[in-house]
Amino acid sequence: MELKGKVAIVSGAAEGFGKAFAEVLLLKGCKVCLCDINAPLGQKTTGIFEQRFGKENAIFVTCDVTVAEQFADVFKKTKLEYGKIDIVVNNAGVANEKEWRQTIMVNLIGSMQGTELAVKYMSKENGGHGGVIINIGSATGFEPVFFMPAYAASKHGLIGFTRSWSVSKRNEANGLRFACLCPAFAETNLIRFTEGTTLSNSTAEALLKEIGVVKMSQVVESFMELLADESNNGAVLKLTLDDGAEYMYRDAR
Ligand SMILES: NC(=O)C1=CN([C@@H]2O[C@H](COP(=O)(O)OP(=O)(O)OC[C@H]3O[C@@H](n4cnc5c(N)ncnc54)[C@H](O)[C@@H]3O)[C@@H](O)[C@H]2O)C=CC1
Ligand SMILES: CC/C=C\CC(=O)/C=C/C=C\C=C\C=C\[C@@H](O)[C@@H](O)C/C=C\CCC(=O)O
Repeated sequence: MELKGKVAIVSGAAEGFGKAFAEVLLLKGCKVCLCDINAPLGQKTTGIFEQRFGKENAIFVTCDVTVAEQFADVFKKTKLEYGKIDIVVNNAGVANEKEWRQTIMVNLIGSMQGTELAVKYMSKENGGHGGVIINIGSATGFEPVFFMPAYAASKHGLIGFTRSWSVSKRNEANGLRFACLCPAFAETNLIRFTEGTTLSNSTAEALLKEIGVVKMSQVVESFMELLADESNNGAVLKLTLDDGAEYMYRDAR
């Protein structure tokens, strides 16, 4: 996919993966709408990007992805500012087993909301030009994880949701493709376990030590691979330190 001149929306872009995805898209010549619930940090990140890449190439919209009207506003503002939308990255996520309903709301429902809006705005039948939706899953979306059941459930759900949209003939005719990036532990704030993050922080920390932490550059590389390959509708790309990037469910697609 030629990225120069494309317009992207990245949720949860104030820091972590979302910030890195926004940065690489800007580097490749995209215009990017960063949105995040954390307004001060989101504005700061966007301000830095405006200085580096030009004020006209990045905007920030405060948005809680669990609030439908706020997320819809992100799409409205992006379309108004840049005239189209080509790439949507549903990245905003939390890990909180105490507030497990919120974990499901942000990671699964928020991403479903973002996908639905992307389909609405990018479908050819609605005057869009088609495009790509990348949902950020996790390696916890493939197996049972007893110390973070809600988080794992949200990511299992998101993988199933993404694959289901990808086999829709109507979406294909509308020029849409769907993919899911599923990294193992990576160095962001999300893995700074606090009370409530997991049901057993000591187990999570032991596992982290055992399996190691994927580098941000590897996550970005896999993200770019999913964007670049236009034939990969339905791709689910798992990324671990031991095995690197591997496509899952390839035969079932
Ligand atoms: N760090 C890791 O080890 C892994 C992370 N992931 C996933 O990657 C995605 C990004 O996570 P990280 O960058 O690691 O975390 P992070 O904590 O560094 O960044 C998450 C961002 O999402 C924002 N956010 C949280 N709730 C929100 C909401 N309701 N509405 C809008 N924005 C919201 C936060 O303010 C923050 O800027 C998440 O979906 C996470 O589940 C997947 C695999 C591994
Ligand atoms: C709160 C952290 C949030 C996110 C990290 C993330 O999204 C990715 C995590 C990556 C890997 C998870 C692997 C889980 C593996 C488990 O299913 C078991 O294989 C390990 C179980 C126990 C390990 C140690 C023990 O028994 O004490």
